[in-house]
Amino acid sequence: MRRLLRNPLGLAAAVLIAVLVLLALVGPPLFGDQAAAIHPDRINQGASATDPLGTDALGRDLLARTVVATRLTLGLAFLATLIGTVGGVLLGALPAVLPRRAGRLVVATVDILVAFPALLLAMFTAVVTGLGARGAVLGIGVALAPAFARLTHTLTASVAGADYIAAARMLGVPRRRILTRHILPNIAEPLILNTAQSMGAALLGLSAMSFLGMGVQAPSYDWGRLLNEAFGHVYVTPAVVVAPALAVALAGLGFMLLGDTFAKAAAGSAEPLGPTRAPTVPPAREAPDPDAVLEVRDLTVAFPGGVTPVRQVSLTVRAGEIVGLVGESGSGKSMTAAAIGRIVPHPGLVASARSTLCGTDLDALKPPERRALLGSSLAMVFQDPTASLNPALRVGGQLAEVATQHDGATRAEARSRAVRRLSRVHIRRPEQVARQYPHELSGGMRQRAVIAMGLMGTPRLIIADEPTTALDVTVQREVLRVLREAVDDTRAGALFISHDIAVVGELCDRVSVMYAGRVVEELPADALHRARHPYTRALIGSLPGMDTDRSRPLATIPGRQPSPADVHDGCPFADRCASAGARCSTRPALTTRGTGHTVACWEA
Ligand SMILES: Nc1ncnc2c1ncn2[C@@H]1O[C@H](COP(=O)(O)OP(=O)(O)OP(=O)(O)O)[C@@H](O)[C@H]1O
Repeated sequence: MRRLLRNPLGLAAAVLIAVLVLLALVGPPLFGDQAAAIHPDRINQGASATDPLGTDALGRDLLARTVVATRLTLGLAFLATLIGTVGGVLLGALPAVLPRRAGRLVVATVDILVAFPALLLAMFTAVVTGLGARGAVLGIGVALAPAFARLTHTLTASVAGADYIAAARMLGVPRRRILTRHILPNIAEPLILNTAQSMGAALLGLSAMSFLGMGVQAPSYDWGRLLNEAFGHVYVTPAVVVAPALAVALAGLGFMLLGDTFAKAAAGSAEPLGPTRAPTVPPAREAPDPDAVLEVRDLTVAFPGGVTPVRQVSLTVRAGEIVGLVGESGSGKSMTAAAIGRIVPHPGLVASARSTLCGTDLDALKPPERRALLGSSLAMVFQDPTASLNPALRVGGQLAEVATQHDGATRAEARSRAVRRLSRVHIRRPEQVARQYPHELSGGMRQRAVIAMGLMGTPRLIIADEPTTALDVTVQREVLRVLREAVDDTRAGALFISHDIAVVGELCDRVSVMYAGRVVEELPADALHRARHPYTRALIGSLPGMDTDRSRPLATIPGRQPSPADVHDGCPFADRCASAGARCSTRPALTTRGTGHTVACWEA
């Protein structure tokens, strides 16, 4: 609602609709008599002091009649919209509860009805059900229903694959209950948004029907009927069509704009809990690291409602080096990666004291220049390779596209480079794999293909966000080897994100440990056994070793990490820490404890 009021067009539409509803309520009692009064001496007159917008064939005041007609016009449009919405939603939801064949028949029928011109469908229904207001309302309702049915069916199909629906199916929940309990509540918002626009369409359709003589019949009158009666005199007294025409146009526009504003407000993601204030971070004072591929200082990400998932994170990745970012789920690792790649979801805001990629200050660049630099210098590898590859395109074609888009390579050059890159990530028979679709590859091959895609350009930084979490241990090793080789060959830097401190210790050169949005310890990977922060030690302690007693449960860290909205002033780990003391009620800063080793802990 706040978004609606902030948008001038949305505000104008809301005011317009409110005025119309008010006129519909007060118009008939206030102006009913004036609208019905016949004046044989003022027939078909233009604007005058007594009748500002002229009179009709019986000398009745057209302005008063237009105001009085508001109630019937809006009422009929509301009824038609209700019929269209309820009928359409029921029709669109039917395939979800019917047996497969019957469902397909319903979908095909809806498709045919959508292709049929709506006004013709309305007229056809109106003629069959009888001319008059009832027939017109039914006609317009029937004409609106197919579009609603199609929308409902599409939305239903889009949520039908969700895990919670699959779980409900496996539990044997009946289809009808899945529809009413799990599907309809999740698709209600777009359906409601569409209703506002449909109200505008219904109003225009009904006015058209009445104008053509197929809708409201005398002595009743809506705006369309008034237009119909006035139209015979339009060449003699043009003013007589102004009031009803203006009313139809303004109301139609009002509903359309309102629907549009609602849709835009919803598309701009969820309603924010409050304004996001850009985090304030003073610029870094120390000199930039000349060897750094990536250097971020005090990187902070904030969302509305005081949610700050990344707090003053500083990281340096040098050429040919893999830096591991490790921490429990929700510690802010992925959000840090998103902030570096400037892909934090709306309405999150990013600020930093310094963010340089290959020595270029990312914040000093204009958005198109920044996108160009990130596009050419940064490669991102995510956990789910299926989401990174387009299932409809062959693997080779997708890889080649990177070279044609970024380097202007010819198609032939790009294709042969794609095959070379696939072979470089140890994919056997790369020519054949290049011709295959992503679903024809195994999980490990797909992930290697994504790394190969990252290597199609000349990335200076590779960010790999849990790239092996979904893979089994042997495939995981292959992918990690490929990543290490890619870094060694290209001398790019890499940020490797994982919750598995053992993998990080094996693969990386340096490790940054994150907790509740902050880096709490940074150290060389081969010094992990000398980790000093109780959280890092607890992460290492929870790893199973060869001598772990398998008959006993593995060690876990008691308690839970605080949510990004309620991190207090003290050490965020204090509530879970066995060594916490009085000093831990104030937050410790990162302090140096050895070469390349910093720790944020009073007791370490
Ligand atoms: N769009 C968002 N709006 C607000 N908060 C968000 C949003 N996305 C993520 N968060 C919050 O940011 C925090 C950090 O999330 P992030 O995905 O970075 O954690 P993570 O350490 O990568 O965890 P995981 O290993 O599970 O991916 C989470 O607690 C989450 O609540």
